[in-house]
This record gives sequence, C-alpha cells and structure tokens, in this order.
Amino acid sequence: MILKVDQVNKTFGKDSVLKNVSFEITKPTIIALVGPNGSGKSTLLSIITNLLRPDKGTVQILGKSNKDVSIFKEISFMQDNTVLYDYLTGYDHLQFIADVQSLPKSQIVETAERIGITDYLNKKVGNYSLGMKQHLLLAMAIVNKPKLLILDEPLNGLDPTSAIKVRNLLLELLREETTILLSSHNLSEIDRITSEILFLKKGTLIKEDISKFEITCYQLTVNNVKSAYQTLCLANYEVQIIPENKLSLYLKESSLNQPLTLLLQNNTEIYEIEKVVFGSEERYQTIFGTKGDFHEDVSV
Ligand SMILES: Nc1ncnc2c1ncn2[C@@H]1O[C@H](COP(=O)(O)OP(=O)(O)OP(=O)(O)O)[C@@H](O)[C@H]1O
Repeated sequence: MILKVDQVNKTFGKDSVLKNVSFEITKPTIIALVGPNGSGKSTLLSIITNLLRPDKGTVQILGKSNKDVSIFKEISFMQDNTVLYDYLTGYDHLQFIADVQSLPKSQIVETAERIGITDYLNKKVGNYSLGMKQHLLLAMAIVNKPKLLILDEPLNGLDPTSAIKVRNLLLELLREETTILLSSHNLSEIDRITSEILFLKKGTLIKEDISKFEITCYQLTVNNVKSAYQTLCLANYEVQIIPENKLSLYLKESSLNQPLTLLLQNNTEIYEIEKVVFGSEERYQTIFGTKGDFHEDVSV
C-alpha cells in the first residue's frame, strides 16, 4: 500500500470542505486531483502530508500513519511558491533539504541538472520568474528521490515548452516507480499523463479511470440549442449546453441516427457535427457543468 486516505472530513467554520473522503493507491501510478477553485484540493493534499489535521479520518503512507516522521524521507510535497525565500538562492533551498535529510551534495547537482536549473541555481530566488520558481519547487520535491510525490499545481505558470518538459519528467519518474498525486486545472496536460482522476465535488470524491468510459462525445451546432437540449433530455440522452451555443452529446453506442432523427422530427436545424475525444475536460463538464456546478441529471 502506497497511500490510504480513510473517511477524511474537514470543516472550516460552517463549510464542510471534505466529506468522508476515502481512496487508496496500491501500486506506482500518476493520479490527478481535479475540481473547481475552492473545492478542497489543497486542503486534502495538506491533510495527506500532515500539515493540516482532519476533523475525522486517517491517512496512511507506505503502511505507516502520516504522523510517523520516518515517512518524510520517502515522500515530498510541492506547494506553491510562497514557501520560497527571496533572499536565498536556489542552491540554498536545495541544500537545506539535503542537510535535513542527510543527502549527499551530488544529489543536489544531479537534480538541478535533471530539472535544468543549473544556470540560475546561484541566483537569489527574488530574481526568479514564476516559471523558474516552479522549476526550483519541483527540484526541491524530487531531490530526496521520494516514493510518493505530491504536487499542488505543478504546471502553474509554465510556458508550453516547460510544461512538456515537466510532463516528460513526471512520466520518467513513474517509470522509476515513483507514485505521483498531483492537483491541476490543466486538463489537457492531465490527459497526456494519466486517465486516473479524483474529481472533488462539493467535498465528495469521485474516483474514475476515464479511459474506461466507452463514450463518444459529439458537439452539435444547431439553430435552437435550448429546444434541442430539451428534446434530447426528454429522450434520456446525456447532453449539455456548452459555450458558443453548442450541445455536447454523450453516446455509449456509436450511432448518431436516433438522436439526430429526434432532433429533425422536432424541426431542429443541424449545422455542424464534430466528434471529440472523451477526455478529462468532457468528464469535468458532465460532473461540474460548464459553470463549475454539479449537473444533477447527467450521469455516466
Ligand atoms: N485555513 C483556512 N481557514 C478557513 N478556510 C479555509 C482555509 N483553508 C482553506 N479554506 C477554505 O476551504 C475551501 C477549499 O480551499 P482549498 O484551497 O483547499 O481549495 P482548492 O481546491 O485547492 O482551490 P484552488 O483550485 O483555488 O487552489 C475554500 O473555501 C477555502 O476558502
């Protein structure tokens, strides 16, 4: 067992942010934690790493309680850049971790080279760009070669080239048997590294392997979106109004004949049909709706 989160609850004031959250990771993998702003992703990651106490529930990492300090040699948590000190260099940050964890200096050099931050390692962090800070945070998270790597928004502020480099690094770490739990809003990047997703919806966790959905998604451009939406909903189709006045239609079978016949019978004019890959973005929309709200009557 790598990580076991059991019945975790957390309330801030009257807000129940996490409700009986449970999940387990048993073999090296990459899992993404996804949810709208304020849905509790950072709170859950902080509870897992024992930076925050749950009101109820337990967390076990590598077979031990997350309160057992010995596990901190085996795990890492990358938070946002507020944990960095402007007046220290990148090297100082890495050295601090190396000193606390008794790591050889060679591990700092090796990690800096791997992430590609050697050129500016001796500059003060106050002079770093957002992307440079993200790279340093990532270096700090992997310098101890953790078995479980927890990353809060690792792709935040990265240009496309850097995002690709980080994606490749994460896949490389997985090949080295590192388990990675990451939160991100970048659903297209998530689709490239994993299909295992934990969706956090109003404090409740929905764990899914979206590659297992045998669903085809079609985007329809029609003359009257609302009427077409009602027609398809009444016939129990999974359908959603998406931006630009289009409809997303989710089908388990590949034939479009029946729903299109229904629309034509209801005098809907169909201008365009686009087949889209069903990925985490489409699943996100069925769970949270396009406004980020849970869409009660759509289920897969
Ligand atoms: N220390 C705290 N005290 C009070 N409320 C808090 C605290 N930390 C978080 N919250 C509240 O808990 C909720 C979840 O916050 P959290 O930061 O975990 O969300 P998130 O999913 O990580 O958001 P984002 O995607 O914007 O980073 C929010 O409503 C937030 O205001």
